[in-house]
Amino acid sequence: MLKIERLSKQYKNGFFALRDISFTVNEGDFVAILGSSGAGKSTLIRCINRLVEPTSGAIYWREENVLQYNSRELRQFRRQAGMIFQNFFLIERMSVLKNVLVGRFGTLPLSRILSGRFSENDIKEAYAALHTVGMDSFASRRVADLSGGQRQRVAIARALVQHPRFILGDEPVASLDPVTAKNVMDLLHDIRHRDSITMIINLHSVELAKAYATRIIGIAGGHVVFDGSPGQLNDNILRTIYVPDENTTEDPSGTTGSCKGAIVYN
Ligand SMILES: Nc1ncnc2c1ncn2[C@@H]1O[C@H](COP(=O)(O)OP(=O)(O)OP(=O)(O)O)[C@@H](O)[C@H]1O
Repeated sequence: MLKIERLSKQYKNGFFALRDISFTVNEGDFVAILGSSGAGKSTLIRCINRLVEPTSGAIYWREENVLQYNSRELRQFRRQAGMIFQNFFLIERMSVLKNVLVGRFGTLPLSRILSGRFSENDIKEAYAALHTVGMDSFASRRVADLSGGQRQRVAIARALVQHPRFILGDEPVASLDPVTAKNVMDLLHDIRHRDSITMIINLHSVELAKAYATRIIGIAGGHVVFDGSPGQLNDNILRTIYVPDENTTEDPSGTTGSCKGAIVYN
């Protein structure tokens, strides 16, 4: 459904964060992207929906090159690509329900959302998404009053309300405690099964990737160094993915990314 072909990203300072990345995502896959801090995972996820503009290569979605889309076509494509982030990107002072409605009106100005003019159907859809993530009873609460796990559920509902074909996750469980992280991963797993939504998710935890992914893509230094099933992920491959460099401090167990990521996000 999504074919990434020789994708590269060079940032303005000349640094190549991605080099010649190629892989295909099949409908229904749960793809976990693993790699050390700085490997290029976020850049890759954000290149897929062009939040970061790739430098070269192609991204094919249903035979069309996403990189050639005009702004209207790109907006339509983005509606099919729900996005969830480590830091949720919710509007703190607004209610849970309104935050979910932001997903419904992804392309409308914020003033329209703040004015609260929503159709009955939009509100019904938002409640249905909140029900899916187990947050319907929180609809009128302010996001500022929620825990991290609850916020990520709301963010997932905001993605679901746009009826995406796939969800891009940029380390969506990295700031959650292990139990909450597992609950959110369970939720993504259930949504994938129930609604046939393909998942492409950056993860720092090898254990979570092995437990939930149907496919793992390992990135090191902006290159794909592994593309296979969780069962194929042995210690040698993990050493290739989590290749130490002078800027990172490796976890000797090889089960998480480096310490640099935690520092960056704290
Ligand atoms: N705007 C930018 N300009 C220059 N370099 C950048 C920019 N954004 C990211 N980079 C660099 O590109 C590389 C890849 O960054 P990216 O955030 O994609 O890595 P990551 O694998 O997601 O890391 P982490 O796990 O720490 O989030 C890093 O070396 C980073 O410093």
